[in-house]
Amino acid sequence: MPHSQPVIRARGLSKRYGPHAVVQDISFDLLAGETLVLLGPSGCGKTTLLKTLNRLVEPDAGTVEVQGQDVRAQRPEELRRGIGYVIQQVGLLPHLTVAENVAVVPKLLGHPAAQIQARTEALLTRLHLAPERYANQYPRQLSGGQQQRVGLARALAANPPIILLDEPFGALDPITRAGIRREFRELDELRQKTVVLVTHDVTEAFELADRIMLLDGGQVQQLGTPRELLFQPANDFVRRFFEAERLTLQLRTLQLDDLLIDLARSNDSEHINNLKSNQNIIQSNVTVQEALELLSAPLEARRAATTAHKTPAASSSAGAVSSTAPASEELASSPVLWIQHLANKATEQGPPAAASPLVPVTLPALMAAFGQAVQRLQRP
Ligand SMILES: Nc1ncnc2c1ncn2[C@@H]1O[C@H](COP(=O)(O)OP(=O)(O)OP(=O)(O)O)[C@@H](O)[C@H]1O
Repeated sequence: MPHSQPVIRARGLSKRYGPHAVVQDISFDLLAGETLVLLGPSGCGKTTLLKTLNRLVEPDAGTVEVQGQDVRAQRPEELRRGIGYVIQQVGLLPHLTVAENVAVVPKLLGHPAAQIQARTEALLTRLHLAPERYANQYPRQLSGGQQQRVGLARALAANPPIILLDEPFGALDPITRAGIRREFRELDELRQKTVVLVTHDVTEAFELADRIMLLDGGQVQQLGTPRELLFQPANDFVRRFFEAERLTLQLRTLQLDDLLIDLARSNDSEHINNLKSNQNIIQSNVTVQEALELLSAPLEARRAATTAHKTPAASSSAGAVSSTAPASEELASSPVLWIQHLANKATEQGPPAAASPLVPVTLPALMAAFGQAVQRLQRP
């Protein structure tokens, strides 16, 4: 299959229940490895739309192609074996052990027993459920968070290229929920999959989505990247939907990369003195939120983090120090020139993709640059 062919192609999907048009003329393409989040208020049609993808709901109009094949040409059971599905209620079979629950689909597909066992143990380990402790337990012996992880392991067991998730963290308390979401985001296995996830939680959507489809009354209000929805809302509904959390979302969405032009413009003498005397050097691919946390940390913690050229907050996401990083003497002697050099490069070529140069930055300069960047990005 050519890489650019969508893994899921939906065209003109519509569904009514009695007088209610629950899904109205929805079309989208999803490429391999993309995560699409269906977001919107309760009753807007997210779950119904998701279920049209694996034929748990038959649309009144429209088509779905999975890997180039019309889903109506496939038997529903066969289609579903190739598409992992996780729901809020988890739906583990109570009379089967954890390992047996995970093995359900591979068994149906006739995988050899030794292979199933190896895969089950590997998945449980990766999801922090030590097999020697949990494999033979029953769902009722597990916490809600552990059950969710077994549900995810079960959906991944037969290694399907597509995973559908319906409020998979919905039943969890906020702390467990944030923890599992982080594990989920960092799971290599999932990064390669094409994922459609339903949620009504805005933070969750922004953390996990490559693109968000915001729905209301069964209609797409906007389909785009989190940044597009935040800075270029298509209509008043979209604008209002993010209003309450706008600042938090902006802090978590923008990275230092996005602020280089604004940081370079700062010629405040205090800022320049700060840069020279008290350098905080941060990788440019951290979010403004992470940079603020770092710059607000006690000086010793900051020194340790910047000496290591990695922020504690960003340690999991920050990549290797880029080859464009200057020798430290060069940075020490002319931090302002260095930041201007980065900004020029960003203007010419767009933000660096894989490379994450180091940026000298101070708290006041960062706050001012953030304000300017928001203004700049919000212009139509
Ligand atoms: N089988 C059904 N029969 C009749 N009405 C249904 C059926 N399934 C869903 N609906 C209705 O369709 C609308 C959309 O439901 P859906 O579950 O898709 O919304 P949702 O956005 O996922 O909501 P939530 O976030 O509350 O789960 C709701 O008004 C719901 O009552």
